[in-house]
Amino acid sequence: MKTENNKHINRQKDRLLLEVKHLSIAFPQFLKGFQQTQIQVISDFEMTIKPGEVVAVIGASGAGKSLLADAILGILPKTATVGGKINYRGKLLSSPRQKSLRGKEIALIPQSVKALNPLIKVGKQVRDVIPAYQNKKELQEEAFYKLGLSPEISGRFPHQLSGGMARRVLIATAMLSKARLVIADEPTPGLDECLRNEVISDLSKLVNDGERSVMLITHDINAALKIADRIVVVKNGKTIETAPNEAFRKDGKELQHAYTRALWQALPENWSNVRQDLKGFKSSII
Ligand SMILES: Nc1ncnc2c1ncn2[C@@H]1O[C@H](COP(=O)(O)OP(=O)(O)OP(=O)(O)O)[C@@H](O)[C@H]1O
Ligand code: NI
Repeated sequence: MKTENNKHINRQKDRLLLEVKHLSIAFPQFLKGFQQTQIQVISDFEMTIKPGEVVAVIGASGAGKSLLADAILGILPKTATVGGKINYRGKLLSSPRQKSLRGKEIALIPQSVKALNPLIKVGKQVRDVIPAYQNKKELQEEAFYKLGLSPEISGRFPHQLSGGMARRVLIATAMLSKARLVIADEPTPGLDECLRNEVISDLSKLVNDGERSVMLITHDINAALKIADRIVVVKNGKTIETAPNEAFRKDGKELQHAYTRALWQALPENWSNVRQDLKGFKSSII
């Protein structure tokens, strides 16, 4: 009986929550006069997320990370031409489905904390995502406690919070929502290292029950490696490589793509590894 149950759980884990296949996005670009051309900002982008997984999407500014999030949520500008397909829980994520799942099963933690309503106290904003039949007050207080927000913060307005606190209020909202997929777009801008680590560890709390998956969009490889199971590396709108967390170690030899290795080796803490490696390389050719 037990093995049957385990098999069932394994099957659940193997199923994909999200599957992005050959995604392409282009925008019209106006040339001289009435001439117009398409500029391809994403092409042949691939990624998957399993239930309970944290997958980070890393890439330089302009690589197409936020557009990917917008494509999943169905909030791309009307001018965009989109190709490929996105499946969610095994079925095509069509635009009516995106509309009905957005903010419910699929939630975005936006880059800007301005997403909080400036006129409503934050505790109420968090309680508002909890269904009426549940004990809203208790759940909100519990989430604040888990995220290290002291109880009196719930009575404050957004402008009375620091950036880090406001970010945690947004995370509390995602934690209490019914979302199975939470997309966090650059959740740590402008935070010092200590706060950055806290916010990242808060994000990992979202998946603790194993039912929710997180897609973490960031420039910051170190932040990504703290919590992600897999890392999708994007360059110029293309998936360059999808690597397991464990591949990012020492000199990065296990990484497939030179671009990913260069990103990894560029981190100051890896300079000594790289130098070690170069020494070995030199001695092997001398
Ligand atoms: N509405 C639009 N019309 C035309 N081009 C766009 C539009 N939105 C985004 N782009 C272009 O698409 C590319 C990818 O943008 P995107 O915002 O996804 O990058 P990003 O990886 O999220 O960057 P950042 O890390 O700076 O947030 C950029 O070159 C951008 O100029
Ligand atoms: Ni972005």
